[in-house]
Amino acid sequence: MSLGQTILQSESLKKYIAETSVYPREHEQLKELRKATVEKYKYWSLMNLPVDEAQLLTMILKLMNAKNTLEIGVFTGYSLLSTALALPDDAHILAVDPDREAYEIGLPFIQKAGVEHKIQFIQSEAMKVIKDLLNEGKENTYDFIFVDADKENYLNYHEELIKLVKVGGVIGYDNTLWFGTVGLSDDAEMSDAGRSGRECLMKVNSFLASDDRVEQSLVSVGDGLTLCRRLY
Ligand SMILES: C[S@@+](CC[C@H](N)C(=O)[O-])C[C@H]1O[C@@H](n2cnc3c(N)ncnc32)[C@H](O)[C@@H]1O
Repeated sequence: MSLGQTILQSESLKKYIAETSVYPREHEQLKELRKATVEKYKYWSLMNLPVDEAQLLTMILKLMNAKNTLEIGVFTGYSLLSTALALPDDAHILAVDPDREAYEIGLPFIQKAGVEHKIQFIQSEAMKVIKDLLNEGKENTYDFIFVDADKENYLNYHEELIKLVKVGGVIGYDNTLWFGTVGLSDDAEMSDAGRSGRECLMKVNSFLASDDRVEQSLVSVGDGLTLCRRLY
């Protein structure tokens, strides 16, 4: 399996889901943001934009009545714009990414969608912002936290985010099935990047599965999405 392939092995089924369930309801500005991202980033944009996963997150945010969220790893903002469209007008989303240039590719579409006022973008490494939030006394504050950034730090983030998310709130970790490689045998052929990502996500998955502070579900959507609901 190569990086770039998604976990859903049937291209025709992937196309069917997108064309039947996602694209007909996708907001005009999400479509435009998606097109601008593919134009600018070509190959890499394909793996960064799991449209069916964004649709699921939208549904979860609405079911939870989320109002205060944190997003780590923004890129051009497809999941950020989906979140901003799902949340009420007085919601607040703190979005963190060291790459402002990518965020600015998506920003005009966020503005056209009329949801920029819900977003505070901070150009930074996530851990610095997380530590600052904890120092400011923001424990037990966030309804939902979405993590889609440096995979090797997921477990470091988890130890801090578990304090920032409310009891009953949810942390979502993206790419936890890592192109399906987590299910392959140790001697399967794969690139170095594939192998190191696989090892890292396997550690994350084992840890989260046995973390009794959260109830968790590893959902096989997009590239794998692990939802952790804080229990206490
Ligand atoms: C897969 S992309 C995020 C995709 C995005 N959620 C979307 O919907 O298109 C990963 C992002 O994580 C960011 N990133 C990498 N290391 C980071 C860190 N230490 N802190 C915050 N963001 C980081 C990268 O700059 C990149 O934009």
